[in-house]
Amino acid sequence: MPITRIGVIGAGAWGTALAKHLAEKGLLVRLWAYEREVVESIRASRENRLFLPGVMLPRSLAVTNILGEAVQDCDGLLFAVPSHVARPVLREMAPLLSSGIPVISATKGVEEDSLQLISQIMDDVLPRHMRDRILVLSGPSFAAEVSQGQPTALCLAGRDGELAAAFQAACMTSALRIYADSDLIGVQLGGALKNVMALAAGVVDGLGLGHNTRAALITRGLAEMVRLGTAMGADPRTFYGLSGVGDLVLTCTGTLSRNHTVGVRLGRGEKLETVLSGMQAVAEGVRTARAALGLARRSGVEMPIVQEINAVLFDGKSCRRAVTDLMERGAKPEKGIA
Ligand SMILES: NC(=O)c1ccc[n+]([C@@H]2O[C@H](COP(=O)([O-])OP(=O)(O)OC[C@H]3O[C@@H](n4cnc5c(N)ncnc54)[C@H](O)[C@@H]3O)[C@@H](O)[C@H]2O)c1
Ligand SMILES: O=P(O)(O)OC[C@H](O)CO
Repeated sequence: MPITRIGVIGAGAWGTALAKHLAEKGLLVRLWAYEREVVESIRASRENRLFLPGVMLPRSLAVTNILGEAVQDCDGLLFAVPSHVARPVLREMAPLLSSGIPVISATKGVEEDSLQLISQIMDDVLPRHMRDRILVLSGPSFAAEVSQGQPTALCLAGRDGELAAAFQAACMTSALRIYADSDLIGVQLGGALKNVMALAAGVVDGLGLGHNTRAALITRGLAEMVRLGTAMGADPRTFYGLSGVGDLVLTCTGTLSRNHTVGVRLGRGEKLETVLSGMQAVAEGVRTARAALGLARRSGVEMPIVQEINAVLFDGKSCRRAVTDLMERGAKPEKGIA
């Protein structure tokens, strides 16, 4: 199946970086932006000044505000809008889609009210026969670095192995290596939960705690991710791959992470509302923290770090108290349930 035309839905930093990558590979790419200002900025200066400033976009990359134009005559769609607007955008897209068009989610999050992953929202909203045409792309990837052509590795999961292999080949270059997978749930959970752990790692850094503390946080954070994932039917091995450990390490240690940055500012004593009010970009971990706690309760799984970061974010708990409470929990075996 030749893949030559791609629609990219969402012109935030990630959608724009992916669109640039694919256009530079020679694919015909149409990028849909929600804001008129983004379309005007790209048309006038080949730059997405709002969400990916300083990155020149190829002339071949077309941009539009009209969803119908972006999805028309495409061999596949890359979906990269933040999770909290995924459902309304998918609802608007659904009647415009040609039968059987593959849709790849590059969004990392869990819907707060329904506790659904993006592929599950797609299952709900898109026509039934498209179930096997849904794929997810995840892994350690700061948009800014992908747009600079820094070597990056991702994973692409889908129920249909042949389809995943076709998109793997279509999107790979010497700068972007993609591994195929079939664990839709595990790949999405890794990408969503690591944002919550990145907030917590940022808090640790903002409090001025040391390398020991951050390493403990990352490792025990991974244990929580594996526990919830296993309870939800994911393959635990997925969490040791790019979409799990890979993205967890990147986001918990990389200063480019928006989630980590939010955590640092909380750890330094700023209020969540103040931090978020000054941000144009999304830090998915804030909403996902609540959703992760909901999933943990529903699955009967203990997630102490998730619980403490929720208390810091939404109940006014002090960051220091949260760390102390995590440290003073009862003695546990390392491979036990919590
Ligand atoms: N930025 C990255 O490095 C990166 C890398 C991998 C994955 N992701 C994931 O990609 C997804 C998108 O993040 P991003 O970084 O591209 O976004 P961003 O934070 O750069 O920009 C915000 C986006 O939200 C869109 N938006 C706001 N309100 C909207 C609405 N009502 N309807 C539709 N769109 C609306 C904006 O148009 C813009 O595309 C997130 O789930 C994120 O976790 C981001
Ligand atoms: O900047 P963040 O924290 O949203 O992280 C971006 C990507 O998800 C990293 O893989």
